Amino acid sequence: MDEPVLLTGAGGRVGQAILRGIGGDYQWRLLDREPLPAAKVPAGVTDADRYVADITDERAVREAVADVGAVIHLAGDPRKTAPWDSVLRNNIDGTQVVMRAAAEAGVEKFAFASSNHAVGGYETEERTPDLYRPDDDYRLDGSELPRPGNLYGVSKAAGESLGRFYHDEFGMSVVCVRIGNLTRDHPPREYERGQAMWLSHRDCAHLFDRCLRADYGYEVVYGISDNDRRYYSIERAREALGYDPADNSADYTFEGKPKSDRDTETNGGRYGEDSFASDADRPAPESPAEPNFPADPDDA
Ligand SMILES: NC(=O)C1=CN([C@@H]2O[C@H](COP(=O)(O)OP(=O)(O)OC[C@H]3O[C@@H](n4cnc5c(N)ncnc54)[C@H](O)[C@@H]3O)[C@@H](O)[C@H]2O)C=CC1
Ligand SMILES: O=C1O[C@H](COP(=O)(O)O)[C@@H](O)[C@H](O)[C@H]1O
Repeated sequence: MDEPVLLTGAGGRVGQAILRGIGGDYQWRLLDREPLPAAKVPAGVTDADRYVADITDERAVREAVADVGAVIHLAGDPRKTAPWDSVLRNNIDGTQVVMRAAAEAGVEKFAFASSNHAVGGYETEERTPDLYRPDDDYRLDGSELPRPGNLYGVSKAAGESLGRFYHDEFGMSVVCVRIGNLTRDHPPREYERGQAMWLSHRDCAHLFDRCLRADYGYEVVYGISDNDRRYYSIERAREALGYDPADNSADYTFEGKPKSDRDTETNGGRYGEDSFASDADRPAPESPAEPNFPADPDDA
C-alpha cells in the first residue's frame, strides 16, 4: 500500500487511540472539522498534512484524498441517540462523499468505522442479558444482515452498503469494522454489554493497523477485544485481517480493576508504549464523551 494514510475524525476517541498506537508507523494526513491541538498530532505530521474540513465538503475531501494509499474513515456523529438530520448529514452523506472521493482517486484500501449499533436489534428481550455472559454461545459473525436498533445504527448500515457499492464498482478494498465499546485502560465499568464488546485502545490500534496491511476485498468484521463475554465473533477479523487481540475484559473485575499483574492494557505490554512522547499529552483515562456533539443522555 502506498502512503500516506488519510485518517478522518482524527481528533476523536478512536482516532486518538489509533494515533497513539501506530502514529509513528505511517505517513498521515489528518482530517477533522475541529483544529487538532499539537498534543493530538504525532511527530512528523506537517501543517500541510492537517486538514480542518467537514467531510461533506466535496472539494476539501477530494484534496485530502489525492495520492493517498488508504483511508481510515471515522468522522461522524457517534451518538446512539443522534437525530436523523445529524446522521443523514454526518454519517451517510459524509461517508458517501469520502468513499466516492477515495474510489475515484484510486485509493487502494478503505477502513470504515461501523458500529455494534448496526446490529443492535439482535439483542432481543429473550436473548438479553444472557447474551452478555461468558457461558452463552450465541454469536454474530458479520455475515448476518444489519439489524439496527436506532437511527445511528441505520446510518452505519448505510455506510456498510456504500462500502459494498464502492468495492464492487471501483475495486477499492473496503473493510467495515463494527466497533464495540472503546475505553482506555480498563473495560467499561459495571456494564455487562460494554464488557462483552470492549475494545481496548491497543487492540483498536492493532486492528486498524491490520486493516492497512492485510489484503482483502470487501469485509465486515467485529472490532472487539478477545473478551470471554462476547456475542460477536472475531474469527473473520482474525482470518481476513490477521487480527490478534491482546486484551480480554475478563482480566478485569466487574468494577474495572486488573485482576492480576498479567499483560493487561493497564500494564502496557505486548504492543508496547504509545507513539506520543509524553504522558502529559495523554487525556484523562476516561476520555470525555463526544467532544463535538452533545453527550448521549445515558452516558452522562
Ligand atoms: N467510540 C466508540 O466506542 C465507537 C465509535 N464508533 C464510530 O467510530 C467513529 C469515531 O468515534 P469516536 O472517536 O468515538 O467519536 P468522537 O466524537 O470522539 O470523534 C469523532 C471525530 O470526528 C469529527 N467529526 C464529526 N463530524 C465531522 C464532520 N462532519 N466532518 C469532519 N469531522 C467530523 C469530530 O470533530 C471528532 O473529532 C464514529 O464514526 C463512531 O460512530 C463506532 C462504535 C463504537
Ligand atoms: O457506536 C457506539 O457504540 C458504543 C457502545 O454503545 P453503548 O450503547 O454500549 O454505549 C458507544 O459507547 C459509542 O459512543 C458509539 O459511537
